Amino acid sequence: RLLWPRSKQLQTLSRIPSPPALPIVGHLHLVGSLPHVSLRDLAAKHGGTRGLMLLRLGSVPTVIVSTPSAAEAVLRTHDRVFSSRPSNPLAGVLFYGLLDAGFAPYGERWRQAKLLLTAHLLTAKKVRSFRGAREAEARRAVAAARDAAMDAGEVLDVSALLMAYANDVMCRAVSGSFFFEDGRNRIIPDLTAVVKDVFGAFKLQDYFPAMARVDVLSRSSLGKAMALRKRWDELFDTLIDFHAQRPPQKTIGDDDGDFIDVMLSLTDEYGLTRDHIKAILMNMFNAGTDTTYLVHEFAMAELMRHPHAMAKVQAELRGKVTKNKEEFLEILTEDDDLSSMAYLRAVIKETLRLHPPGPLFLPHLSTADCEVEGYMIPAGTTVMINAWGIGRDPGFWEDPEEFKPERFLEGGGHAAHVEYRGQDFNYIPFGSGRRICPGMNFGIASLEIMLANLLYHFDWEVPGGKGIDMTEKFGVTVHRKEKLMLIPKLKR
Ligand code: HEM
Repeated sequence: RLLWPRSKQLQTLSRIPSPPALPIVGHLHLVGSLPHVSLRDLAAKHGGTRGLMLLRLGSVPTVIVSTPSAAEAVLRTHDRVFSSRPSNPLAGVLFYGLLDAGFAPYGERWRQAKLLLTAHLLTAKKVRSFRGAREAEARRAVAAARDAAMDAGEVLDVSALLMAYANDVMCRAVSGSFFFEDGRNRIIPDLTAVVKDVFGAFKLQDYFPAMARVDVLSRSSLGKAMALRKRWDELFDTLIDFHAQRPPQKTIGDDDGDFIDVMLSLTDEYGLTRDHIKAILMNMFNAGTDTTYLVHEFAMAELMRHPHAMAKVQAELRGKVTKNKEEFLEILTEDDDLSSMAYLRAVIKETLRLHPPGPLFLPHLSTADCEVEGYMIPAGTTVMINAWGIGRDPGFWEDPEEFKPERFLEGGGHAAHVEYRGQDFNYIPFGSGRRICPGMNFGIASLEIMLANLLYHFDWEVPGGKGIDMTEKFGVTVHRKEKLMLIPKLKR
């Protein structure tokens, strides 16, 4: 303990259970390449019974939250205190001085950005209005899979198909068909990949902030972030100029128009500058595409590994869709009442339980001293919530490591009615409280229609009858390491 700096903050925190630490790095060496897994295991061994564990990551003391009741204390009881974000200089560069909703510290600026998202851009009504965008992109994906299926035995890069779908739905929502001219949509995956690379997982400079200010590593990251921001900037300027300069459209209400139209129509009401609009667009692309794609890919991978579940979901879809969809390219639409497909919904919920794309959320920061589960957490403490670990807690979930969508069905036991909307702290893939994901409806709507179509129209095989490798890679989000390559067969 003598090796710990003797700040008041650390003295207070040091009552929280903690594994043995090394000089300088503290516990950083224990985090490993899959932090959500190692933090769960460390908490089980060293975290005591109240769901809080203290780690010293470099010079940054970090409280890890690992149980539903501790998560509820942080995200509901003391939500306001824990709703800020630690400062992140790279986010400052990329998100236009933190004018966005994701990285902005708690305060009026964040509140306005979040309100813009929840009250205008991502309302249930607005999400429904993008139905045409989802259907157009699902149709394109089904056509691509059909082409592969016609070419008997052709292996399809399902990862690329699903990534392009999530990306293109977002492009349509942001800027309608203009985004597709000159292939602008195709540069987005590259740009989002570089953003992920810039943030990476547990980057050293986040844990040695004092060193990072003078450090070459940090300077090169900042340089990279600035160059990247320039590329985003050029794209956003083209899109915004197009919207601002085209002849006046019919009055844009919240139901009409793409995201840029809506934001331009709200500039006076919200005092939005061009940078505000760009920062929100950064949120859309960087929080909204990869997440949706990953859940989709994990769902397909899990279904391939569980033929029984695959058979059930296909039987539900093929049995319930009464209209004649045999004619190819006639996709299932939202008229086919996908939300009544209980097993399809259970597959999505089970995938989100086992594979929440943001297993540790973004870090939270406390803004006042606050007692949680009997421990005092001082203002300015970084807090991480292990939603992945909570979703696999054997104290609540039966066979927690198993993929069993049935658990979410009527009669499926005590989890049957558990929902992901932030009210049940055993299951928080979208977070909860003030920082909850505003894109939940958008993400789920995109997932449902595309997954339904891929499962309705095709049977799927793994090339060479091999198994599916579920090895993960941690970045800002958690990916499968291998691409998902499958052979589509036309439905018999
Ligand atoms: C299945 C898909 C998705 C999942 C599982 C997911 C999950 C999450 C999680 C766990 C958080 C962090 C909560 C926290 O830090 O406490 C978050 C934040 C956020 N998400 Fe999502 N998300 C998804 C899709 C989307 C989509 C489609 C959008 C945009 C259209 C979006 C926009 C955001 C934004 C802007 C934030 C930051 C909110 C804030 O800090 O106040 N997400 N999401």
